Amino acid sequence: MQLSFTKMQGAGNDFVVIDATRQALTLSPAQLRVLGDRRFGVGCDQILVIARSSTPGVDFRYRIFNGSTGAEVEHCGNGSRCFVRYVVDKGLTDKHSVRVETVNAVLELHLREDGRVTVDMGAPVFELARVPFDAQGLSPRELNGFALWPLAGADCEVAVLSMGNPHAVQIVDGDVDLAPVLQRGPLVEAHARFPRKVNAGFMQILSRGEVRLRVFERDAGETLACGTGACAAVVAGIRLGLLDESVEVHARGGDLKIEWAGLSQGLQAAVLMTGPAQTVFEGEITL
Ligand SMILES: N[C@@H](CCC[C@H](N)C(=O)O)C(=O)O
Repeated sequence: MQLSFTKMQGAGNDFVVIDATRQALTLSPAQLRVLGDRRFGVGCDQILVIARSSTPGVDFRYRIFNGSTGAEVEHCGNGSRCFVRYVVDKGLTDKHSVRVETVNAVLELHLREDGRVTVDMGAPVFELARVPFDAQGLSPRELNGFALWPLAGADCEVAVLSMGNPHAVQIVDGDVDLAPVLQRGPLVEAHARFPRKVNAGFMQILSRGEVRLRVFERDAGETLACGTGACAAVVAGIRLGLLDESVEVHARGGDLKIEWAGLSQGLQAAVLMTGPAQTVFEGEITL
């Protein structure tokens, strides 16, 4: 099969984007892994497959696959910004505010005048069973009423929440560049207490409105940025009483602004994420 694709990136988190709006397209996990492979294929952190939605009031639906495994995932913050940039640039819509359904949510996205994209990422999920996280027998340390869970074997304590996909966030003392992300990340990612594995975030707090963040993503390794990871880290920091409601997040590949009014407006408040989305190149591949 000959397949056209677009390579995109958002804060250095990179994507192969496939247009399935004109005809139904099913890619096998093996084909997805070739698209994701940086040596034998195109190379990317995630693959986005875009189609029209049949749900009233929703413009598109898109599916997200981790490039290294071909496994489908629930949510991708940086990918959602690239998605809206793609549908506007390709003339698939003339709207700059678009609604898209993912496997478990409907998101609203807005392409701004300055070229950045703001995404309503929905409300964070704190119920441990829905993350999912098995806390049986653990005693958390509480800070400002929010739990930090000890993870035996990974030698750290983490805040646990879902942004549609699972996240475990730890706060590091000192320079996050020196944090043991590549050693501890895989231990957290595959920890038995996370039955669907987890994205492992490492956050250095610079002030109440500014953090540095590295994320060892589930099935992707450390990426240059993780949008849902940024949302999860900031929400955790706000609930722990360490951050204000608007936070600049510096990832290795770029900056994201995360806003959450969860303490003033209730925990069901939506998280807003603003950041860049760019096309890198177009191509064709034989699968
Ligand atoms: N890079 C993404 C997250 C992609 C999915 C993640 N690896 C998972 O398995 O949940 C983002 O920007 O949010």
